[in-house]
Amino acid sequence: MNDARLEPEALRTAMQSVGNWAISEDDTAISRDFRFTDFREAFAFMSECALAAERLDHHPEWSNVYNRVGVSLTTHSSGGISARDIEMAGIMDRAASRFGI
Ligand SMILES: C[C@H](O)[C@H](O)[C@H]1CNC2=NC(N)=NC(=O)C2=N1
Repeated sequence: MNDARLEPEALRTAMQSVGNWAISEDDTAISRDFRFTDFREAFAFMSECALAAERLDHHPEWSNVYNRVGVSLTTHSSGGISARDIEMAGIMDRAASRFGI
């Protein structure tokens, strides 16, 4: 997986493959807020994503309050958004979809 920062054109294209993620104002991260039914579902989602993050060696910056999980993804080595962030975003989208989100 290429950790290079995606150029604006490539980033725009890549963003079409993920749902509901926003690019930060400084173009260094993508973020999404997930809202589940309750804490049990939010934590099940986080557990699944944590294992996927380990496998991918790409870890979300995230926070959880009850049924909400806020996620930010960036690639530190490139100081921006890479294909690895897009891949992790897709994994998280698919995990959330199993909870009807
Ligand atoms: C050494 C190790 O591969 C790096 O520190 C990885 C670990 N997980 C990571 N996660 C994320 N989100 N961005 C990174 O740049 C990153 N780097």
